[in-house]
Amino acid sequence: MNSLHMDKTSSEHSLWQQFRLNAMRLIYFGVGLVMVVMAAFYFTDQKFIGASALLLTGLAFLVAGYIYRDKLAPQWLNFLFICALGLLVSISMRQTGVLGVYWMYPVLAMVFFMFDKAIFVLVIMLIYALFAAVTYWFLPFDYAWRIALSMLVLIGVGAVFLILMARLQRNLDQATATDTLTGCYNRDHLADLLQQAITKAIRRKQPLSVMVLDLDSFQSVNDKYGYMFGDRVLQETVSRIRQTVGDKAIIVRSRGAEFTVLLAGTSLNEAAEIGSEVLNRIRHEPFSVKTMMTTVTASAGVAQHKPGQSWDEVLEAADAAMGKAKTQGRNRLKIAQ
Ligand SMILES: Nc1nc2c(ncn2[C@@H]2O[C@H](COP(=O)(O)OP(=O)(O)OP(=O)(O)O)[C@@H](O)[C@H]2O)c(=O)[nH]1
Repeated sequence: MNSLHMDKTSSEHSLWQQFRLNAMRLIYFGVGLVMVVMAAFYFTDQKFIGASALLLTGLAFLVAGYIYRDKLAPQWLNFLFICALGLLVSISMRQTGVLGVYWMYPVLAMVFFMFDKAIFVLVIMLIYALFAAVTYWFLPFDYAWRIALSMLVLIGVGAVFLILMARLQRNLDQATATDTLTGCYNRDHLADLLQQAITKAIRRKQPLSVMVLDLDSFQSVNDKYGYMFGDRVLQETVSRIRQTVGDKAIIVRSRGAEFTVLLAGTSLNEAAEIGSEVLNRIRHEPFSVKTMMTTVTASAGVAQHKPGQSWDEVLEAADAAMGKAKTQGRNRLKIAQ
C-alpha cells in the first residue's frame, strides 16, 4: 500500500532552480569579495567616497550570500543589487571612460541568474537600456555602438542558454516522470498529479475519483514463470487498464504491481463500473508470453474526492478500500464510503 511521503513538488527539484541557487551563492560571495578588494585599492588611493560605496555594496553582497546560502533571495533584493551595480558601473564609466565598460558584461551576465522568468526580460531590458545610454553619453559614438552591439550578443547567447536549459529540464522531467517498464507515470509524481487533478476538478466543478489496483499474489507469478514474464504481465495490465479508461486518464505505477488511476470527471459509481470492467479484463483474459500462459486477478479500491479532502486523504481512502478487497479474499473491488 502507499506510503505517503511524496510531498516535495517537482518544481523544487528543478535543475534550473538548483543551478540558480549555486550560481547565486557564487555571485554574492564573488562580487562581495571583488568589491571589498577594490575598496581597499580605492582607500590606498585616498578615494574615500568611492571606497566607502564599494565597501558598503561589497559587504551587503557578502551578508546576502550568508543569509541566502540555502534558498533564493527575494527578487526585490536582487533588483536593489542590480540597481546598485548599474549605478556603480555608470559612475565608473563617467570617471574612467572605456575602462568602466569591462564591468558591464559581468553585471549583464548576473541578471540571467538573479531573476525569475516573469521579470527577467524586464530587468535585462532595463539594465541594457541603462548601459547603452551611459555608453552613448560618455564615449564616442564609434565605441558606443560597438559596445551596445556586443552587449546584445551577450544577451542573445544568454537567452539561447536559457532556452536550452528549459528544454533540458522538460526532457529530464519527462524521463524522470515515466516508469520505464510500463510507460506510466512513476510514484514520484503521484502527489503533484493528484494535487493538480483536484485543483482542476474543483475549478471545473466536476467529480474526481481515484482507483488503486493491485495484482493479486503477483510474487507467485514471478516465482512460477520468472521475472521477465512478470514484467510482461505488468505491461499488459497497463494496456488493459488503458483500454478501459482511455488515453487521457492518468495512470501511475505506485508500487511493484500496484497502479493508481486518476479518473477526472468521474463519479464514485462510474469509477466503480470502470474498476469492475478493468478487473474483468484482467481476470477473464489469460496473460501469455510464448508458450507460457496464466490467469491473473487483481484487487481494487475506488474513492471519490470529497470537498476539503487533501490529495493524500483521497488516496488513502482508495488505498484502504483496496486493502479491504485484499483482506476479504482478493479478486474484487471495494468502494470507499
Ligand atoms: N516482474 C516484476 N516483478 C516486480 C516488479 N516490481 C516488483 N515486483 C514484484 O511484485 C511483487 C509484489 O508483491 P506484493 O504486492 O507485495 O505481494 P503479492 O505477491 O502481489 O501479494 P498481494 O499483493 O498480497 O496479493 C513482488 O514479488 C516483487 O518482487 C517488476 O518491475 N517486475
